[in-house]
Amino acid sequence: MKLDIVTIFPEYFAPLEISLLGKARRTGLLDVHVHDLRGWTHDRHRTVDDTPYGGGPGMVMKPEPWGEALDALAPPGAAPRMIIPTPSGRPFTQALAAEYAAEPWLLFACGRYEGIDSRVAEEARTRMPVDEVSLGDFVLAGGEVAVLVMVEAVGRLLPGVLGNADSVADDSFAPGAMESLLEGPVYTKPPVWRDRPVPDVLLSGHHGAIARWRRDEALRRTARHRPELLPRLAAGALDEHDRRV
Ligand SMILES: CN1CCCC[C@@H]1Cn1ccc2ccc(-c3n[nH]c(N)c3C#N)cc21
Repeated sequence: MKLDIVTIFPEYFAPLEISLLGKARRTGLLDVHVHDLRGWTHDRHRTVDDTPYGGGPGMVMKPEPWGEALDALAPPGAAPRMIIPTPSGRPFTQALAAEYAAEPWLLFACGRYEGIDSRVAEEARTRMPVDEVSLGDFVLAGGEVAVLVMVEAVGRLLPGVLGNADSVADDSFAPGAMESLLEGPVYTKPPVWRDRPVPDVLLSGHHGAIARWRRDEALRRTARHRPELLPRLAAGALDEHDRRV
């Protein structure tokens, strides 16, 4: 997979050199290119922003540098899927991460200030798919951190990036029987720590009992932290066992 990232803060993406994604880059699974938007400015101050039409606070990112960047990175005949992080976007979910992981080429546009002139996305849509995506109902200062999150969520789904393929299948929100459940608690050695024992069932070696316990704990945690993920719980559609959790 090829990833282009356009930003005025390229140094934000130094973390992509380390850990799993760093290894994916070194082994060729990920081909990541970070571009400084100011490379497509032509004035002495390398200006990327200006005051908003119609007034209001802050500054807006000028369309010209973005237009030239997209012309250079995605010339006619070559079309990445463009992803623009914005608080007003569609929610970024595990399902969307999986969709992106199947794409051969993604181009992330990191906005700053009050955002990117809206004509940039409008013009880009004439030649490539453009998604405006939000990480959640909170406000960041720019798109860079959102892109780091998305690149990690997508990169870890690529075959060969994670050592243990099973850990993707067990993810919260991954398709399958536990799809809408949160992960339950996890434990490792020692068996007792500060007088706190690991639950006996996990030491029992009874795989069926362990699987049932894990589902019960996932149901309990989901009902506590994200009841909206369990509409069936409210509708009473869960079976007798699940209800006893
Ligand atoms: C604060 N400032 C004025 C109000 C509008 C946003 C702006 C800051 N800002 C500029 C570019 C940009 C991109 C993403 C996000 C963002 N915030 N929260 C999310 N879930 C985000 C995503 N994904 C914020 C951004």
